[in-house]
Amino acid sequence: MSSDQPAPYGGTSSGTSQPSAQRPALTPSRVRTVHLQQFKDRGERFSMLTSYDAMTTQIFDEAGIEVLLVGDSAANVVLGQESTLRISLEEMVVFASAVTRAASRAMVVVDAPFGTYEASAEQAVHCGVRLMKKSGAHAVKVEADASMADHVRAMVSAGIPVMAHVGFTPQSEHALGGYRIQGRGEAAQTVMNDALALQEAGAFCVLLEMVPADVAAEVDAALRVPTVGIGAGAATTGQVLVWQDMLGLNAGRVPRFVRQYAELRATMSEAVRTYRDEVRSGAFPAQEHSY
Ligand SMILES: Nc1nc(=O)c2c([nH]1)NC[C@@H]1CN(c3ccc(C(=O)N[C@@H](CCC(=O)O)C(=O)O)cc3)CN21
Ligand SMILES: CC(C)C(=O)C(=O)O
Ligand SMILES: [Mg+2]
Repeated sequence: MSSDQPAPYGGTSSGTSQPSAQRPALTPSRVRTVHLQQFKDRGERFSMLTSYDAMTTQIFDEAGIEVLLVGDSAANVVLGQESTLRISLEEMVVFASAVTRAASRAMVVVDAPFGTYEASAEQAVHCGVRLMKKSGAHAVKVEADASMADHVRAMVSAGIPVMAHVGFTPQSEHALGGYRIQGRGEAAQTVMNDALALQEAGAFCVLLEMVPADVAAEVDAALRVPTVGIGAGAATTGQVLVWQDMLGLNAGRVPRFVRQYAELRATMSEAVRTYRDEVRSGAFPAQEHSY
C-alpha cells in the first residue's frame, strides 16, 4: 500500500511513535487512539465506515479509511433484522473477527450489543473484555449517557479503549420513541453533559448521532477528545456512515444524513441478470471456463 499523502500517523510526523529509522521495516502503520487525538489537535478530519467482513475491510483499509466500525447495524444490513436490539455478542464476534483479520492499518472498533453492558460496571468490563479477546478489536463502542460514566470508567481502567455513542442511540429506539433527532432546544444541554461526562470517564472519542449541527459543533469545541458524527453536521473531527447506505447497496429508505457515493445495487443487479441470461442461453460457461 502506498500513499503520497502525508498521514498524521506513522512516519516521522508522529510525535508519539519511534523515529522511522528505528522502526522495523515493512511494519505497517496502525491507526491508534493517539492518532485520532492528533487529527483533532491539528484541526484535521478522519473517516470511519462500518465493515462486517474481510473483503470490504480490505477495500476500506487500502483506501485509507482510518477507523472501521463493526457496527451492531450488522443486525440490519447483514442479518436482515428490524433493529439492532437482537444481535448477540457472539454474532458481533464473528463479524469483528473477520474485520480484524483483514484490516492491516485501520483501527477496528466493535459495537457492544444491547444487553451486554448496561446492568453494571462489572458487566460492561466483562463483556468488553470478551469482545476484545474473542475478536481482536482495538476498541469498544457503547451507547451511553452521563448515567453510564461509571461503566465507561471501569472499562477504561480495565484497558478497554471506549468510544462513547451519544445523541440518538439506536439501541434505545423504543425508550426514545423512535428514530428521532436528539439535542434540539433545551435538550442540547443534555447531549453536552453526556459528552463531557463520558470524556471525563475516559472515553477516547465521542460519537454524535442525529444531533443538530450547531450542537455538535459546540460539543466538539467543548471536548478535548475527538468527535465523530453521523447526521451531526460538518464540525465533528470525523464522520461515519454505514457502508451499504453510502455505496448504494441498501434498497430501503436511507436516512437524510447519507450521501450516496456509488450505485452498487444497480451494478450488482445488472451483472446478476446478465449472468442469468447467459446461463439460460448457454453463453456461460465458455470454453475457457471448462476443463
Ligand atoms: N443501514 C443503516 N444505516 C444506519 O445509519 C443505521 C443502521 N442501518 N442501523 C443502526 C442505526 C440506526 N440508525 C438510523 C436509522 C434510521 C434513521 C432515520 O430513519 N432517520 C430519519 C428520520 C429523522 C427524523 O426526522 O427524526 C432521517 O430521515 O434521517 C436514522 C438513524 C443509524 N444506524
Ligand atoms: C451508525 C453507527 C454509528 C453504528 O453505531 C452502527 O453502525 O451500528
Ligand atoms: Mg451501532
